[in-house]
Amino acid sequence: MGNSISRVMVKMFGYREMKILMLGLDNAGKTTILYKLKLNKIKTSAPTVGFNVETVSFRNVKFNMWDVGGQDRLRPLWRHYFPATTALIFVIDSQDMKRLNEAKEELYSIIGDKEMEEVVLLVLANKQDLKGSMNPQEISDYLELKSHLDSQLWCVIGSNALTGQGLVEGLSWITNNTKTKDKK
Ligand SMILES: Nc1nc2c(ncn2[C@@H]2O[C@H](COP(=O)(O)OP(=O)(O)OP(=O)(O)O)[C@@H](O)[C@H]2O)c(=O)[nH]1
Ligand SMILES: [Mg+2]
Repeated sequence: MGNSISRVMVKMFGYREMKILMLGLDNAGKTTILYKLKLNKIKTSAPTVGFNVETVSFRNVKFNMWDVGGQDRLRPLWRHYFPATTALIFVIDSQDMKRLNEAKEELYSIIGDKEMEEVVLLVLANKQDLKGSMNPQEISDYLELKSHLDSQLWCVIGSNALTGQGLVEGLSWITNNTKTKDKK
């Protein structure tokens, strides 16, 4: 029943639904992003142990957004969230240069997984408001996505989860680049 309604809505209104998986090192800003998008509020939260999932509607798309804790000891669990993902949002703390290489290794480990080979990849270079943070171009160069990803669609966008800057732009990019991968 629900399924057929959603099929009719896709036909009539171009309404779509997709799973977005948000990963990244601890303290990158994933949970802050999730609740800024969902509630337009800064929800103070402790580091995530486990996950948060929320539905965010944007234009004609219903995003089922999964935010999974990024602490070292939790990362082996990430792969359990891979199935049925349409888009991966990988969040980076742009000021945390010391851990940028660690973030890069984690990112390549995720996208190297068979289950994730067809996802579109949005990297959010978060915390752009912080002094000395690397800009999206610098993050992009550091990650070397241009030379490593030939078939996968990817994009790096700067964000500030506290103001919401870059978040809608990110969702728009995902919406515009996943037309053929919709759940029908
Ligand atoms: N200045 C600034 N602070 C941010 C931004 N985004 C998040 N923060 C802060 O960074 C800290 C960590 O944010 P969280 O959203 O809890 O990070 P997380 O990625 O969910 O971390 P884990 O749950 O441990 O994986 C919090 O104090 C946030 O307020 C940002 O864009 N700018
Ligand atoms: Mg969190």
